Amino acid sequence: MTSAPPDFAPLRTERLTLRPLRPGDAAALHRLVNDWEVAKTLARVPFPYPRALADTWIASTWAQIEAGEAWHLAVIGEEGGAEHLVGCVGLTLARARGRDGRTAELGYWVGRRFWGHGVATEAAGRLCRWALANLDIAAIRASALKDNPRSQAVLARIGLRPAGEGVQTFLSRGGPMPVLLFEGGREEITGDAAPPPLADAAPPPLADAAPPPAADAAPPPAADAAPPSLGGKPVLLVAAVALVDADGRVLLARRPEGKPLAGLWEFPGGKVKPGETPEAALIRELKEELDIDVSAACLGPFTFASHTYEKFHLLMPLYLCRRWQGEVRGVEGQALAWVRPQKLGGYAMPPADKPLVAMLRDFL
Ligand SMILES: Nc1nc2c([nH]c(=O)n2[C@@H]2O[C@H](COP(=O)(O)OP(=O)(O)OP(=O)(O)O)[C@@H](O)[C@H]2O)c(=O)[nH]1
Repeated sequence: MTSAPPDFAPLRTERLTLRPLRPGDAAALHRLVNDWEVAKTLARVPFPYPRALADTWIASTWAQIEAGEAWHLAVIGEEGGAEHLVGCVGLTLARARGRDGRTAELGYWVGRRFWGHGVATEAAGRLCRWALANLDIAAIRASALKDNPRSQAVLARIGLRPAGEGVQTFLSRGGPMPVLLFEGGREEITGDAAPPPLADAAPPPLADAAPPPAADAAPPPAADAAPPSLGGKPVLLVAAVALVDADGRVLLARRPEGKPLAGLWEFPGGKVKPGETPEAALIRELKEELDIDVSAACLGPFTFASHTYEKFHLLMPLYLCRRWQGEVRGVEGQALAWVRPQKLGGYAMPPADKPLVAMLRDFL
């Protein structure tokens, strides 16, 4: 059994901290969960709840975090300058329960005296967003007793949608109980079905500002010309690159929590700012995101993505680059992966990238 606390950086929200449970939480955990009003809503909690079970449970959560199977965390609040346990929130990978699919199961409870303050929504929503950004999952599932409308409302507020009905064994109730099932993917939970362009991301000009007109230049656009749009949507110009190492592996970066489409893997790059060329944008982004220096001469145009998202049309030139200076590192804490071209399909990527992956596989 694990004896050191697991390596897990606490997740914070406006009012709460989510961190691994500690042995010192056992007494408070027991006090809060050994309450019929709480226990009766939980499938895997017996009632009465033996005090010793709190210690065993806390130790088991450490082992599960270390094994990458489940993340059951203490929800900690602050009152009068002192920290105290408010409840628990947890996610278990479906495969840890012997089921298929890239899903995780959400569970939570909140001590009775903290009810009615939105604690469950705040804590469970935070854990779900973290999980979608950091685990290899595409959806989160949960269930709530049919007679527990509060919990159903929490799940709906997080973004989970009704997904049918079922029956589950409740230890506390001593038998099977009818439950409502809920499910949500990245789009519902993080609310980024379509990442909106930034407010300042007016479609940028492709070339340097205002070059002198050549004799055969097309007439300049009228001052009131509408900004470029495709299919009635604003164009978002993004430059991206497939960095290829000496072993022929391609670098993917994981979109960090807080960004639209968090958790998906993508080619490094970013929006082309007004007045920038795509190459200049990439040189800037690669320095900012990966701390490497690249010269424009080493950026070979490869292909491009043209994809309509809900709110904009993405035009994304993809370059190939085999030479850079410096050691690649995720400056923004983003996960990185060097991936063999044949394995690229195993990574969840934005929809615009699908054709690019196929082309890279053929080419490399
Ligand atoms: N870098 C990159 N962006 C991609 C890829 N595929 C794809 O659809 N995109 C989309 O292109 C847009 C890039 O915007 P971004 O938010 O990463 O740009 P940025 O680095 O300038 O971000 P920032 O505005 O947070 O500084 C996003 O909407 C993203 O979803 C890809 O492979 N690489």
